[in-house]
Amino acid sequence: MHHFQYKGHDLYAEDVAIKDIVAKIGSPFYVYSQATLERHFRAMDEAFATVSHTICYSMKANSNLAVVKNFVNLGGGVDIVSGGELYRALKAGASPSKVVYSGVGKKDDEIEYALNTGILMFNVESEQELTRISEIANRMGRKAGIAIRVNPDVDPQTHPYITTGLKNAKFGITIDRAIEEYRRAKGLPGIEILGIDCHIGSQLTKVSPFVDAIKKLKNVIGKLKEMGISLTYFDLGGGLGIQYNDEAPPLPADYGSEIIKETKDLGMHLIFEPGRNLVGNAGILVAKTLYIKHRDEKNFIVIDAGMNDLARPALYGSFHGIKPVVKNQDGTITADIVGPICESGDFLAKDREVPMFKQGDLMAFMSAGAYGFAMSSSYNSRPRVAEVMVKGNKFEVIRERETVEDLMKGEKVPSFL
Ligand SMILES: Cc1ncc(COP(=O)(O)O)c(C=O)c1O
Ligand SMILES: N[C@@H](CCCC[NH3+])C(=O)O
Repeated sequence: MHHFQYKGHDLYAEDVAIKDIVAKIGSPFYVYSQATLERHFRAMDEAFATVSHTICYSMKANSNLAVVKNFVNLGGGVDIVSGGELYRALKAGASPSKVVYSGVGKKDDEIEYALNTGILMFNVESEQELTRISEIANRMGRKAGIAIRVNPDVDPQTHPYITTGLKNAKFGITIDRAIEEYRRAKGLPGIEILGIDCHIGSQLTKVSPFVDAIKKLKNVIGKLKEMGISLTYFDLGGGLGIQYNDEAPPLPADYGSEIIKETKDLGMHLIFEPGRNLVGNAGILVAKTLYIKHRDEKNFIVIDAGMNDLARPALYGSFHGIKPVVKNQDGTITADIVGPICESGDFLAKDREVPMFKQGDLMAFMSAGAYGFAMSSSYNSRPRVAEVMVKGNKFEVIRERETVEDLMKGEKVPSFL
């Protein structure tokens, strides 16, 4: 059951017509379906129902409090990458005992904050970070639970910018160094070894790279056992892809059964850090047609949302389906869908055949719930757009549209000017 669908000519999110949201708050905005968020979380959770596990939502994909809270209510933990995300996670009611902290550049104050909060574990990404966490925890009289993020040198077969588990990527500790670092961790004050972690990339459309990574990590786990280091948690990161266009990623249930098959002999508690899979297809971006420009060889549809609102097409050349909010167009047009930003890279679609949008027509960019609002900026002094959540026939603004005053907060002209 799809929660963004047409009823007659009108596009709906659950039982709310998108045009009714526009009538109330204008455009552009992101809108998320609560039912879809819940269904996606449950699908992932149920895929691992037969084994001990925690789904730690990777909140970088969409850190809106309401979205995080929704997963927390369903029993989810959270994968964070900054002190800011930890703050938001706690505000959303996340239990610190279900928080894992990844990221290559954890700062001292962030480490202290996480230790004070009592998070489950740090996914340690470098030799120096391990030392730093030990020093800080020791000074604070705390124990830091850690997993080493092992970079298994596996090709996830996805976009190069979102490939993280190849040995030339900045992420994690290379697999040939991992054993040595565990040995060192064992002797460090303030450190409690809890697990092992990897995250090989994002938008994976096959299970085989995950299985390859598991096999490599199992080898490390076996060697650690021989050294008397036994681990409780196996964190496999996130990365399971979604359908944007014609991809056919595995269903969570199939991903789950393959992973359970590979890991069940370990008897470890599994942790997953899905981001995109939970939120990507639960959100759309709604925008309005401002102008249509016809050239000899090219058409442009200028809309009121730009690369600052949805950066993925400009950054990765990624595809988002486009649908009219009200189907009343005759025929189609092939055009670039562009925003108001002063950059040629400001496009949301290139040479795309779309309905013959007219001035004032509304359009929806599908599959925009992950890395959409979260990566938006205020470039060109464009306040960030509103976010809305729908549940059944109700909708609420879950983040107000920014104002220019919001953007200028803390900015000032110095006394010498
Ligand atoms: C460490 C870590 N965990 C989880 C994720 C979530 O990835 P995805 O949104 O592909 O599930 C990412 C981003 O790729 C990540 O870097
Ligand atoms: N921002 C990327 C995903 C990055 C994954 C973060 N580790 C995207 O929009 O596809």
